Amino acid sequence: MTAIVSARGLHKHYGSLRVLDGVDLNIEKGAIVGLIGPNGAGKTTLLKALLGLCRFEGELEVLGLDPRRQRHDLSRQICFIADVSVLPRWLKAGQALELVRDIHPLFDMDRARSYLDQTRIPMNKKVAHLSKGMITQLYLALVMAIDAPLLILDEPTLGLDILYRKKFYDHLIQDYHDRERTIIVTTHQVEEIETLLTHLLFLKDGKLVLNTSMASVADEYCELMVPKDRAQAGRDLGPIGEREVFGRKLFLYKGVERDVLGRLGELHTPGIVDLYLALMKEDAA
Ligand SMILES: Nc1ncnc2c1ncn2[C@@H]1O[C@H](COP(=O)(O)OP(=O)(O)OP(=O)(O)O)[C@@H](O)[C@H]1O
Repeated sequence: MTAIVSARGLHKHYGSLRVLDGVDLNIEKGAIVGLIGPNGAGKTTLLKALLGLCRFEGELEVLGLDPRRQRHDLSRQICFIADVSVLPRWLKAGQALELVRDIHPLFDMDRARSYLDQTRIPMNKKVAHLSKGMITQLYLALVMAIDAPLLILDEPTLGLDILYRKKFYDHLIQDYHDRERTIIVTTHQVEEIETLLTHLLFLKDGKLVLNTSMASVADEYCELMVPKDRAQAGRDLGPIGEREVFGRKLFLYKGVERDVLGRLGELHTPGIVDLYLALMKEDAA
């Protein structure tokens, strides 16, 4: 396996605020990694560190390069979608395509057009006269058409309507299968990416409280649904999460044998939201 990202002991402070607090991370080629965490957890800061866009302490290699010293080389191999649209407002949509074609050697015009065909953006309109969602669509089309081995998406679908968000992720996965890519994505709409991911990272107060493959989630974690009158038996097995669903109790366990749990009720593999709720509790981790 080739490491695309290799980080040891990443730290970042803003004054007395500790934003990254000892992050260790390996991301292998071909992974689709979801970076999930509450507001202010440090997700964007971590992505900025990977891109060489902020200073930090610790060891970090991305695509075999040091983002602090080789940011320029790195930027040619990473396609980065930020959560803000940075397109000049005076530019017409069609001109934006030509501009990126002229400045980025890995830009694929046909691919950009195929993204834009899915939208209702008039190519002769200025960015200033497009809707907020259209500006994001245009920006996504431009950036997604850059044929880079590493794709970093920071809240890519913020402000987009449901239909286009679905199209975007369909496109993303198609694109992933068409070319060899590694993808890191942050979003608060985790249900949308749940089925795409191969790896899951939970960041809380600058620390990774979960760093695992989706396959390991299914092996390690298990949900048990029991009638309320069996709740105590469920609690006795040491769940890491407990909540009520339609008058029954849903417990989440880590590392407890499925055979043992299965005697009490129905078993499921937990979804990302349930894992998140259990692991992000104030007293957890
Ligand atoms: N340039 C900066 N100067 C000072 N503090 C900053 C700066 N950038 C980020 N921070 C602080 O660092 C912390 C982490 O911010 P970051 O943007 O990485 O969080 P996030 O996990 O991406 O949050 P969100 O989900 O809200 O986008 C926050 O407390 C934020 O206020």
